[in-house]
Amino acid sequence: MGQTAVSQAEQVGAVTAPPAVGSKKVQHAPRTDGVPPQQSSMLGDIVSVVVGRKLEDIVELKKGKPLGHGAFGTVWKGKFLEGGKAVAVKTLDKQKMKQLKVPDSLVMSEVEFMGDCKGQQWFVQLYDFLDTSSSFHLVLEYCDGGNLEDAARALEGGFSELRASDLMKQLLSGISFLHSKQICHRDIKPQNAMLLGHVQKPHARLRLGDFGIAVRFQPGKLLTEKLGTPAFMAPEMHMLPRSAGYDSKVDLWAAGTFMVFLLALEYPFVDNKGCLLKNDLLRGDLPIWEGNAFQSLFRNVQEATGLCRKRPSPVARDLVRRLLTPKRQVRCNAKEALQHRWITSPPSETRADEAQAQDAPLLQWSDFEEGLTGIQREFQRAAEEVVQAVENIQIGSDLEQQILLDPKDDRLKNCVVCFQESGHFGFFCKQCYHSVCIQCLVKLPKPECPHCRKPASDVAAAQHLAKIAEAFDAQAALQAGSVAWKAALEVGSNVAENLGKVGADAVVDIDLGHIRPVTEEQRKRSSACCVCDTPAGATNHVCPECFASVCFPCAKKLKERQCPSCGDVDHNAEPLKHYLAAAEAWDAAMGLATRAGEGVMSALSTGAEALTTRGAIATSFDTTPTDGADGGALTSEYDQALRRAISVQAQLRVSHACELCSAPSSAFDLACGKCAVSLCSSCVRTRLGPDPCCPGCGDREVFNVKAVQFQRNASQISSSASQLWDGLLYFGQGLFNIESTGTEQVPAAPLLVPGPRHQPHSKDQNLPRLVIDDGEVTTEVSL
Ligand SMILES: Nc1ncnc2c1ncn2[C@@H]1O[C@H](COP(=O)(O)OP(=O)(O)OP(=O)(O)O)[C@@H](O)[C@H]1O
Repeated sequence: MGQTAVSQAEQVGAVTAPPAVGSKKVQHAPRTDGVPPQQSSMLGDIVSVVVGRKLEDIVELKKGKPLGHGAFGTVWKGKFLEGGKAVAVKTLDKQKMKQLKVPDSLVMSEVEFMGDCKGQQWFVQLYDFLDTSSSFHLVLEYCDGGNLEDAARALEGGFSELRASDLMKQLLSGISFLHSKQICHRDIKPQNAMLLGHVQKPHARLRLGDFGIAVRFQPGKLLTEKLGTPAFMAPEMHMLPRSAGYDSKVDLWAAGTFMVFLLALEYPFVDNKGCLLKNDLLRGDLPIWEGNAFQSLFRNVQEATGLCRKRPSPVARDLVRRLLTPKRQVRCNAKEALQHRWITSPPSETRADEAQAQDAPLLQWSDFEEGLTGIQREFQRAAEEVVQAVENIQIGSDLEQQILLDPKDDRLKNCVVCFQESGHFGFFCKQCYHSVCIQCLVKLPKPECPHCRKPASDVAAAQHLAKIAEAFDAQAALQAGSVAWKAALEVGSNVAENLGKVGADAVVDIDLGHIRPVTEEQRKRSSACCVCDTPAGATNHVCPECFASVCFPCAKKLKERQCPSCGDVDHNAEPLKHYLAAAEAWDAAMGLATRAGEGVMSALSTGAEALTTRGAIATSFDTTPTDGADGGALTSEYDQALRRAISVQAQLRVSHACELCSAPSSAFDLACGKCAVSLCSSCVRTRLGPDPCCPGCGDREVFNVKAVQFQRNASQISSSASQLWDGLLYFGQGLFNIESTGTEQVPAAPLLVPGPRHQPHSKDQNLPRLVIDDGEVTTEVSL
């Protein structure tokens, strides 16, 4: 790897994404002068891998010090046995790749992209590719100037603008070519720019390499995988999954960072110790668009990098500004950048305009202000949309990330902490795709992925729910689940039917149905809680033996899981267990939603009124319209029915991934009780026709119209809550108690302060506190 190496975890995160392009044939790079003739059979446009070839039959490697090391292997200098042309051989260790869970297909796609760039002067050329039992070998054009970062740092005094402009022109030409082929490189940085010739010589050629995370894109369609090297990532990439996505303009942002490096030999978002200014840049995963943070970031950067002293020309500043435009729609594209005056008529070596640039730092806050305000506005709009959506309980349908991973992928199957089976109800990191089982999840010291250390608000949320889930045995729940499941479905379908009417003052009418009192005596017994005598809600627990009813508050106080009236344990223990779990899960979900809603409400200055009236999902339930007569009871019935239904569903042990799209399973998947196939909410919405049945066994017990309807609503509710939670993170600045220590923002007591209306549940005391951590995730950058 090059010098500016992100932490191993981050690297792995960056390169372990699923290949963007599927199973295309492997294309090989062009044939160039000096390549031995017998290799020609392997250098066609599309070739099949020739089995049995050995590297030593083709290339003689130079012993001694390798040219460099990458994450999975080593780069050696060598020469073709025939023709003697110098080559660089990048050998990737299959064992190491396996350990780091990097699929072979990633190498294949890298080879394919290099094939697309054959004969193009802007790219490192691939001469040959060998796939042996232990390694992949990429026989590459040897770039005698090494990588640009190393070469630049070895220079005294850096580059003149003329030189920097020439190098940028070459880079931008390469990017322009890639984009014309609909390839987004996603890892543009000086380490991946190789040099032919000494960097200071005018004839030195820049060759872009390392297509490890390149992707083919469709114009107009946004990408949503968060990949790359953090210091070079564009805002819209950092913002994921909250941004709509990104396009090939991310390469232009990276080019802007690249240009700053050429002019100042520093990266704009890396401090003088080589650390990514994560607390500024990535605070809450969403850094830049917050005015103060960005302003101070620029001040720090300028101090750290001495940019003020560099005095770049105004025209250079102008191009940097156009490349580092936060709003991707406004950011210039590669062709436009190539037309920029700094590229077409670069300042002369004498820097005639130096004087003119006095006191003009390369990066100025005012340059960014407008773009950032735009982004802020976008967020504002998004937040308002969330609120609207919550009101209609219609949110979430398009917000789920589709992560296409093999369901058998170890990262999904096994907990990254204890290596045991992850189970269904754990945490799944969207950055590195590792999972954490419940047991380990609750023990995590920080709300961040234990593998790639990506801070994630949903770790905190997941921990909370995991604590509840931990309290009961999922396997036992599954076994005993069919009765409960049927009941839940019935409740769910009733709820679903009524959910749509809630906004229109409809009465929520829930009939549990599974235990029906038949005689007058039974009806009487079940009509009120046998402990407190409160009139029974529809979701009171009813003893199957004596039909005595018990409400949730009283059930919670029971010392043993038995009917408080007849003392029966056999028929009550299991249903009571589910009943209590359901209620707790509901409380937890509501607690989270309430907090999130209050976060949004307290923090958003504009739209506050709308938020106050609509508020969190919890609030919307609190204010569920009733028919006046038995309003309170109906609201409580409604709550309790949902509690029960959601909890039962959350306990189901489903397969690890959606049967149809392989997205990792979530608690809101529909799972078939017979064949254990599960469908994610997105596929339930879009792929089950009007007559749904299980895609695995065709059964209709779970997959039926009512269940699908319920599932939709449930997942929408869940999404709403999580959206609001996210809203809290981004807009609830005032809720974070953050102490400033120089460039480091360390949260002293990083907790969410409950709003005035929030009555914390007793369990809230044990909630993991939300830590906006300085996150070594991406900070271990050694220069
Ligand atoms: N074609 C080449 N000619 C000369 N040196 C090279 C060539 N390719 C790579 N190197 C040297 O080897 C180092 C490692 O290259 P490699 O592409 O494996 O690294 P990386 O990009 O840091 O790692 P990774 O591919 O794992 O992200 C480079 O930084 C460079 O110095």
